[in-house]
Amino acid sequence: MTNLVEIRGLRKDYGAVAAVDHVDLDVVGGETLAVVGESGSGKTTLTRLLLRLEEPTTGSVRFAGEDLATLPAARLRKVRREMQVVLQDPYSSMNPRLRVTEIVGEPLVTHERGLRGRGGRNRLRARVGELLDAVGLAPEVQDRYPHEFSGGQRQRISIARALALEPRLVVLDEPTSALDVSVQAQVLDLLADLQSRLQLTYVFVSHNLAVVQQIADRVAVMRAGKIVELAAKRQLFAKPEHEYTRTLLDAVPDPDPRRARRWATS
Ligand SMILES: Nc1ncnc2c1ncn2[C@@H]1O[C@H](COP(=O)(O)OP(=O)(O)OP(=O)(O)O)[C@@H](O)[C@H]1O
Repeated sequence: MTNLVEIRGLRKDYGAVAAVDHVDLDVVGGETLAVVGESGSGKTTLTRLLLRLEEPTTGSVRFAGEDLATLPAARLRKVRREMQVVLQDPYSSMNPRLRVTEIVGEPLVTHERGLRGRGGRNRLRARVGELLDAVGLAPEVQDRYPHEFSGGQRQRISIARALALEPRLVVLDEPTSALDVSVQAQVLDLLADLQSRLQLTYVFVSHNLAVVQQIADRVAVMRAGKIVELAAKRQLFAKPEHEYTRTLLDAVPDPDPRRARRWATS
């Protein structure tokens, strides 16, 4: 198992606030690393630093062995293709006037000249059709607009778009938090299926420990910008070391002790 991401001494200050504070973290290729913590603990900032959407105040992020801070622009563009993100509310990031072909195909058109213009249209539709099929949507939905879909279907569309450039890493920031529980389970199943088929690495940000329990291999617990605990999922749920982790686990809105035992043993 090799590390796809290596984060060292990472810090991000916003004024007097250290949103991320001396974080060291590895993401192993092929794993799902969950990042949990209460609101404002720095989860999103950490992932934005990882994706190089923000510049760190200090510290480094290496992706596939390369330090993102020192990469020449052309190489950074290439590496960026390998890191994609899926957010909680895909609707807000979809142009309501674009059809699904344009939404899912946009990264392809940006990066591949051959898919532009009239000549590229059929090839683009074929590629988008394959991506939609991979996320469980019929290729025919290409001509529809975002408002014609349910929340779960829209999340599938944004997953298809994230996969368009064949990334190695997908950052999922609360990807199922806006969905009903049954739809949430279907999307989590889809993500697990895609991960094994496409050998994806996931960084999964969530405040929902039931979701983390279902999908994570390892869990990093953040508090006030720091990682206070990092452990294999089973170990973390069975035997949390840090008091803050215990507080988070205690806050799970499910008083049934059998459920707690299931978490510990599954
Ligand atoms: N662009 C910014 N400018 C100023 N402060 C920021 C900015 N982004 C984040 N912060 C601050 O950094 C801290 C961490 O925020 P962050 O959004 O990373 O936390 P989070 O754990 O993702 O929270 P949530 O679960 O609510 O999304 C917070 O105190 C937040 O107010």
